[in-house]
Amino acid sequence: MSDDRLIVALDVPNALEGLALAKKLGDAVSFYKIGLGMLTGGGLALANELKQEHGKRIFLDMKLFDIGNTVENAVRGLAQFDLDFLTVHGDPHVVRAAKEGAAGKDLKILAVTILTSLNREDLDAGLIKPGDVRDLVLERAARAFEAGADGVIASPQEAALIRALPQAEGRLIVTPGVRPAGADLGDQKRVATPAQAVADGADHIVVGRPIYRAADPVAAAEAVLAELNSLAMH
Ligand SMILES: O=C(O)c1cc(=O)[nH]c(=O)n1[C@@H]1O[C@H](COP(=O)(O)O)[C@@H](O)[C@H]1O
Repeated sequence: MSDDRLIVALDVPNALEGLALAKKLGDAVSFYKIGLGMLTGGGLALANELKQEHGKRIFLDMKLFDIGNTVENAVRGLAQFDLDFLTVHGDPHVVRAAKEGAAGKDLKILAVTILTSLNREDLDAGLIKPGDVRDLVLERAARAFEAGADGVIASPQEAALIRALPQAEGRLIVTPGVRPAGADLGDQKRVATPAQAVADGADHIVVGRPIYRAADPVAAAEAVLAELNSLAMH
């Protein structure tokens, strides 16, 4: 049985490559993320095909951020596709507008707190207010939940803190920035292992390069799933 706690990021350039990878991963993986890198390469068509013909769940990662009216219209359009998750930035006006746009649809709006590739130095460069990154993530998560977000995106390093928020009751925590022990970090800065992320309260983990760049992506995905399952048995 496939385990939808693992979401594989299909960060390959186009739908053809994405479909080939998904076919190779077969029954091992049941949830895929399609993002900005594939937008011009047939990403929405692939989302449709994976959903309708292969029965996969779909996370469309658009990280929308704009004035409320524009976000609402964009989400209303995207909600016509058969998607499971959609990302927006976690600012309350964006989350509220996205929820309006998704009204009546079975589409979960996930709010990005602070990108997992950023550390305090990067936040200083972006003029983000001082303070510990974890505290800022926690504040953004609380505000996003209060604005109606169905879930948040954060690093696994913040998952336990978010899970303990009263506002997180019944909401999703989805963590990218996941690296099996010893794997190359790439541009990720706030990371943890798959087992740690789930032990700390993540409902889903997003894994890209450690799987799609592996010499054997099927074995890499199975190793992540085995790590999650070994946790369940403890
Ligand atoms: O929204 C996301 O999915 C996301 C948020 C975030 O804070 N960090 C982050 O890495 N992501 C996405 O998660 C995926 C992580 O990919 P890898 O670093 O290759 O495992 C990429 O597709 C990112 O765009």
